[in-house]
Amino acid sequence: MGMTMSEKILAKAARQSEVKAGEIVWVKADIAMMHDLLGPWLIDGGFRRLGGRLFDKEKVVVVSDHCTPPATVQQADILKFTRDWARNQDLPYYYEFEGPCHQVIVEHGHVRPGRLILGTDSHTCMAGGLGAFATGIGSTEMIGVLLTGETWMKVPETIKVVWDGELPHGVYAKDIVLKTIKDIGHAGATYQTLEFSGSAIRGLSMDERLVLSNMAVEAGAKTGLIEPDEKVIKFLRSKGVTDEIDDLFSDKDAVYTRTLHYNASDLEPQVACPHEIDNVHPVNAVEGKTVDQVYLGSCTNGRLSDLRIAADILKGKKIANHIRCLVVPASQHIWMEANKEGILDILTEAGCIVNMPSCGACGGFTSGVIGAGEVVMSSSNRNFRGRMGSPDGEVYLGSPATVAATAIEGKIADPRKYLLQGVR
Ligand SMILES: CC(C)[C@H](C(=O)O)[C@@H](O)C(=O)O
Ligand code: SF4
Repeated sequence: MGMTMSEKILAKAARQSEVKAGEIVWVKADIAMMHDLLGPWLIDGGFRRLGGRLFDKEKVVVVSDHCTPPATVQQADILKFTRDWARNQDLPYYYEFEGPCHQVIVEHGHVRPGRLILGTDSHTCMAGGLGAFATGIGSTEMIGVLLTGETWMKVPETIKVVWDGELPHGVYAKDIVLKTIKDIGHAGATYQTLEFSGSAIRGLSMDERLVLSNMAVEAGAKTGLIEPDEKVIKFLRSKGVTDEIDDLFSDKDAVYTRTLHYNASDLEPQVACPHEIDNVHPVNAVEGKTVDQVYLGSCTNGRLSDLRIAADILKGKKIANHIRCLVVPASQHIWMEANKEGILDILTEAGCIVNMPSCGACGGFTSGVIGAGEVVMSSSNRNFRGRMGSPDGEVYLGSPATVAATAIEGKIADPRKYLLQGVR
């Protein structure tokens, strides 16, 4: 019987010729990734008690992103601990103030098709957009991975999500993933892999594919995979990756638990409403809802193409009087590219504030959290109570285009009316 992509990657990681969904295997990690919040400062005690020797420091990547720039003394202490730990361990790969870890490890070439990537963050699954089996693990489990390079894993079943056809004007990967999660439900894919395929998915840029894999965990999935193709190879070559790249695809007779089929040309802009990720409606159902803040950023939708779309919409316009519009590029590299293209000028002239790349207010960590009674429209990935600050605030989620259109009106708005024909 054939194997799915995730079975193939886990078979390789388990050094077996084949594995089947449901089987428990011991797997070897290609990359162990930690961030400041759930990394060294939490695990150091246990790690040292058990010997304190890394299995392979070339395979350990640490990124400080959640506490950057520190807004409290406690965050500064966590950051210092993390930085000192990386230095004491003589780690070749430690990044800080560069942006959210998921974007940083993609940009630095740590993510490659066929790799097994384990990280102490639920959105580690984002790396699946390049064809890596990538998943979040707990900090305690990470102690074992750091010491031995291994962990056990139950091979997940796979749900196939097929999007064929062409996305209409003003509709994006974010709309695809919100609609998919609405149908699957916030726990509908628990411990399963979501495998995205179809002509609409193949048509997406690298930036947009990462939106889908990033949000797989919002349906409860272990990871979100997309078959790597020539776009992935081109992207990796541009990042200086010269080694052979695994050719990975699910076999024709691979077994799926279910297959969902969609026609992308029927899709409209979608909005996830408070306080659940699967409380998703077409934008027209919530159009006109007054907001206090808009947030364009995060590892989900703070990439260059996202900032470009927002700049296309906001060029020569002003954001509404009563709101704040925070722009948080998903990495320092993106910040610099956006600057070169004049995107940051367009956005600041429209009245937006450009913050430094970090997790920022996405998870309610640093600058830009919301107060009681405040409403935010965000391009990030979670909207549960208290996600971006006060438990009495409200978080709506949409595409960067929906966020930019909302910034102009100060009310949730349909982006299609602001986009020139031809600008997707
Ligand atoms: C704080 C961290 C553990 C968390 C995660 O695991 O995803 C955060 O990045 C988030 O997006 O909620
Ligand atoms: S989802 Fe938000 S908080 Fe979590 S890693 Fe991404 S940017 Fe950071």
